[in-house]
Amino acid sequence: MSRPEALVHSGGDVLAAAVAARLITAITDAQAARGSASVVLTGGRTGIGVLEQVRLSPALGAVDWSAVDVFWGDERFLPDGDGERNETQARQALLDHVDVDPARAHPMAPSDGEFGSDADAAAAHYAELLAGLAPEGAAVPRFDVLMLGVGEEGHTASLFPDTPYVREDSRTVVGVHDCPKPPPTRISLTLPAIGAASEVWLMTTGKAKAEPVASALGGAKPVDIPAAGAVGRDRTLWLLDTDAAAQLG
Ligand SMILES: O=C1O[C@H](COP(=O)(O)O)[C@@H](O)[C@H](O)[C@H]1O
Repeated sequence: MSRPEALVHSGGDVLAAAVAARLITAITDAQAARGSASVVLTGGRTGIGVLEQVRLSPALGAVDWSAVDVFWGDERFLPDGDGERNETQARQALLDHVDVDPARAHPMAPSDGEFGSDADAAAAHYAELLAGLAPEGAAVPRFDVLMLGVGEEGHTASLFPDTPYVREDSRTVVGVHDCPKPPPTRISLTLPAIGAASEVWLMTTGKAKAEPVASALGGAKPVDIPAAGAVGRDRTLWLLDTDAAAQLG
């Protein structure tokens, strides 16, 4: 388990471009070492902004996109193609513009897919998929980079404060119900699954995030500020703009 580090950028645009450069480097490093890379995407304004910056980067072509395994940390449980789905936004921002192998992109199920409106069944299926791609003895694949956003109340992925989902300690993926932020039904990796990643990057901007950021980095309990419980095995980076970092000591 790594100790969280905060890196502060001057504004949201600089942050998105800097994280995009960091992501391209992390993927190319993993591909140089092992021939492939494994990345977990997030939704939210900052996360999607980073993917747009990857698409616009002059270094886009440094990545062999056909050798990247793509997963999602959470999903808004909505019909396929809905503009509010994290998958739809990630495809529009980046994935539709590069030659990702469709067999290596692993979106969480939509609410009109094979599990219909049963988010718990869709979550159980995603957990099986992850287990099937995991190294022996592990429950999830070896994620090189797992990116997350942070909500105003401290949620990360779709794990909200004081819920059974943030307390989950055995399942790797859960159906999430009655979320305070719309839509009310979601699918999310749990903290144990997030903690299996090599690097966890929490990315956020704006004054509204200053309080949860300071609480998380100040040692809040994950049950109160779920983002505080998102810790990578080798590295945990909090990638912030000056507004989001404003209450750090
Ligand atoms: O709903 C969600 O929100 C969070 C944070 O989003 P932001 O727009 O405040 O950056 C995001 O991390 C999560 O993936 C998404 O489902």
